[in-house]
Amino acid sequence: MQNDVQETLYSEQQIQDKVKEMGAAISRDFEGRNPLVICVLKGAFIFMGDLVKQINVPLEIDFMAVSSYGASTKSSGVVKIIKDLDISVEGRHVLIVEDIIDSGLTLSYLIDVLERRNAQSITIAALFDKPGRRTVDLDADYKGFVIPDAFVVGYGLDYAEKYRNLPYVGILKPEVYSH
Ligand SMILES: O=P(O)(O)OC[C@H]1O[C@H](OP(=O)(O)OP(=O)(O)O)[C@H](O)[C@@H]1O
Ligand code: HPA
Ligand SMILES: [Mg+2]
Repeated sequence: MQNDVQETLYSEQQIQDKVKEMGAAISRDFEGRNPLVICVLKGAFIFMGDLVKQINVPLEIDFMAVSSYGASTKSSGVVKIIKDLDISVEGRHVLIVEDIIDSGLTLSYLIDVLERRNAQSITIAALFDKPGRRTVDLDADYKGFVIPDAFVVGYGLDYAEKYRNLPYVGILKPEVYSH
């Protein structure tokens, strides 16, 4: 698996340091608001686990699974809900936890769904932001790293469902993407 990686972009330590910073900022801002923290599966599963440990205010968590990339490095443009939330967002302060904002289609779709369900507020925490690929105008409230226009894997992020378990984030060798 490691042999498929061409370059490490962010080490495990760099990611952990950033997640700590983000958790501290979120803790300050969400004091007394009992947020409903939503993990966008599958990509955000590791970030979510690490991030909530760094948030020191009472909160609730829930999971939603959406997918639009399949086995490709480009969005299909169609966001599908694979698993919906168990807890109602009505009247809640919602914090959406995403691994990456790329085209922005996934988040714009989710925000629209949660607004229609009458969330009181919607805030976004994204570990990676790839602004060069945006097709809809959208930004995160809490952002980890701004990254160049390359398809990245690791720390939850996959290529064709693989590499999610890498503890760091990197770019694969070109021949791996073209398989
Ligand atoms: O801004 P966008 O262009 O919409 O891309 C970002 C989304 O794409 C990935 O999910 P994917 O559809 O690959 O599902 P996964 O999380 O199960 O890998 C990623 O985890 C984000 O949710
Ligand atoms: N890597 C993995 N999954 C993704 C990416 C990426 O760069 N962009 C959107 N989904
Ligand atoms: Mg994916």
